Amino acid sequence: MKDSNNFGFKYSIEGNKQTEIEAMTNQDFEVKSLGECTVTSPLYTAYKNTPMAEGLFVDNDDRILYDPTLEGFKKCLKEGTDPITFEKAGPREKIFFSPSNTKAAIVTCGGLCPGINNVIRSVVNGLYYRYNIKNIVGIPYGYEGLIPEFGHEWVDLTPEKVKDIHMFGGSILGSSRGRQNIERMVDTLERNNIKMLFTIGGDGTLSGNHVIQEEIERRGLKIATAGIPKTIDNDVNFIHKTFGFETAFTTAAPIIRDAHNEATGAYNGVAIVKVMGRDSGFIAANAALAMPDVNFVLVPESEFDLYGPNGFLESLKDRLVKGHHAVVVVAEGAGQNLFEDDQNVEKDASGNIKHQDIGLLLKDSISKFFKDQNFEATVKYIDPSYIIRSEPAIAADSIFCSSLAMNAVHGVMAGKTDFVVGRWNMHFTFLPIPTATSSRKKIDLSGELWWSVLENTGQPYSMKNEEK
Ligand SMILES: Nc1ncnc2c1ncn2[C@@H]1O[C@H](COP(=O)(O)OP(=O)(O)O)[C@@H](O)[C@H]1O
Ligand SMILES: O=P(O)(O)OC[C@H]1O[C@](O)(COP(=O)(O)O)[C@@H](O)[C@@H]1O
Ligand SMILES: [Mg+2]
Repeated sequence: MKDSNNFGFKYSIEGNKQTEIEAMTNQDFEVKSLGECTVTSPLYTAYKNTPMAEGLFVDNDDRILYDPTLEGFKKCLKEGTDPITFEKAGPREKIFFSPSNTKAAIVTCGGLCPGINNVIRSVVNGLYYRYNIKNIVGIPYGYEGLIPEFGHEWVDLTPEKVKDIHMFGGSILGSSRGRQNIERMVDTLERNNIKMLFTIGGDGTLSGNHVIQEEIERRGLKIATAGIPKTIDNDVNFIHKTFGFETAFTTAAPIIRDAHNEATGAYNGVAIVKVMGRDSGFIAANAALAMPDVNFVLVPESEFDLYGPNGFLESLKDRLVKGHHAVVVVAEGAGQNLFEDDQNVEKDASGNIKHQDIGLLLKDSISKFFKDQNFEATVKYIDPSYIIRSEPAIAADSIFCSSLAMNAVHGVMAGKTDFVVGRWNMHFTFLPIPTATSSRKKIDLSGELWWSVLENTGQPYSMKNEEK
């Protein structure tokens, strides 16, 4: 362990601040349903005479605790309040949809992410083999595929068609960013007799799913919509991890190892690695913990100054004086306060802020800072960019993708709608989409993850001049 930072961390669960969760009630976690489930699940028929029937099926009122600690339990007892809980995912004995004449659609939106094809494969296989739904279509290029003018031809999805797709990164359906007309998307669903829509995407896709669902409801249609949480950024609230995130930081880790080799190869060598992470620094933090040669992790959640006695450059100089090399991992959304031109904020087609290049700014500022002081230093800048998200899923993510997909299928078959499948306290959950998208999950700077980063790097808690 390097020099430890002298501060404690308060109790916090994942990115969710205590204050945020305290403002919520169990109603915020109630998943909507299309109606009564009257059909016996073919899964139940298959397993009812086996010991599996005992453990496999989940009741609608089975819940998972948000806070599994004794302190949390005692607090509820003392205050006489119900603990916050999430609906447990899994197959139901009775389902809403009967397989005959039921058609499903799958769409993948937003940035690419490892595991999308695994999810498509598992949704198709789950529907086809477990619930006998054989009519499944893939909507190409994200929500664009629901607008006829784009002319994207739908793809029939069968187990045969998807059997090998988990071998590849990307999405066999393609993806897109950009808002589409909601009424027209629902017209398309209605016209094509789609009864269930699986949206594979991040916070934007899920928000899109929710407004589609609102329009479905307005029209009194019985179409179920389920989200499957895709994003390397891991920024979806109340979900321990999104799929693809683990592969992304696993792919970043050896790049950091190589950067360390570069840094140590020169006297006062500095290697900067920039990783994706638009507004949350989970990839940077976890990749640095996986490869603990890192000396500084810079994330969007923790603003820092470049100059001044407590600024990043002075800390970096201290580190070089002591160790003669340094590795800096920076998330793309970090340090945006350091750019002078913050008036012309550029946005992508979906409205996400396109950040300015913090990696280049660091490289130039570090080089100039040391040159001006005649302090010998060599700076190497590495930007793996899209490579960390275009890989196929690692084994752990592949398993995770299949389980998320299968649970989305179970939820939809049971008539649940406007929900996203989550993972919390080792259980799969169903979450209402508006709750999951109410804010983006961020690193809690008073939580254990950030504390581990500080312990491993030895960097100061704050590199802001006025705060130290
Ligand atoms: N509030 C919203 N209403 C309708 N569509 C939305 C909304 N937010 C995002 N979308 C759409 O969802 C899709 C994916 O969103 P985006 O932010 O690009 O990626 P991600 O889902 O990975 O966060 C885009 O087509 C975007 O326009
Ligand atoms: O593909 P683009 O539009 O360049 O997007 C890059 C962004 O996509 C991401 O990889 C993932 O973002 P989403 O999950 O919101 O799609 C971010 O880390 C990055 O900022
Ligand atoms: Mg997003």
